[in-house]
Amino acid sequence: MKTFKVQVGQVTRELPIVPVAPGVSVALFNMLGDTEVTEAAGRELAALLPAEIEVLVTPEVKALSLAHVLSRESGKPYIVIRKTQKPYMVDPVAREVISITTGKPQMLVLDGFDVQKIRGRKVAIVDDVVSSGGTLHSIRQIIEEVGGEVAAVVAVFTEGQERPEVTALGHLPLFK
Ligand SMILES: O=P(O)(O)OC[C@H]1O[C@H](OP(=O)(O)OP(=O)(O)O)[C@H](O)[C@@H]1O
Ligand SMILES: Nc1ncnc2[nH]cnc12
Repeated sequence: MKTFKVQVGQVTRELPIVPVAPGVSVALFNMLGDTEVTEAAGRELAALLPAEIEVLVTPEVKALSLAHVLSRESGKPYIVIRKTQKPYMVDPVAREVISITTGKPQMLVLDGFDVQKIRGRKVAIVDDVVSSGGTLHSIRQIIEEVGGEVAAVVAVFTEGQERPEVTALGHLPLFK
């Protein structure tokens, strides 16, 4: 299998290049279960987080452990946007999204219980990869709908096009 080498802090990984759509492959960055990469990425991104940030918002699932480390390192709380609506949620706020790696609609759902933790606050969106920007766009809409201000976007990698609005540790190409 072809791979693409990346560096996160002092840690290197050979990412497998896998197809995600007809004619499109990505270097798959999956931090789940990779403690070393998650810790390195969280520490590096915490050092780049603007001091004004009050709360972190992240989508489940691959970015979840990254948000945990970033929260621990920065001392800022984090909120998880879920991909399914649960019966225990109160007045959830939802948006549909299509990410490059999923290719079909998914839901992004903020539990109404978390709204007051975002309203009036300066928010950093945390993700592992920003690629098509679909996930980022929908999370931004949810945050703004509930009265939060997106003051930063941090990710381990951007992918495909350049994204000056995203503070990232590196960039991944798309493969044909
Ligand atoms: O910029 P985009 O094209 O929207 O892609 C970025 C999103 O895609 C991945 O999530 P994925 O849909 O693979 O979900 P998962 O983390 O639940 O596996 C990744 O974790 C980002 O959230
Ligand atoms: N290269 C990638 N690895 C993991 N998740 C992604 N989401 C979008 N691009 C991705």
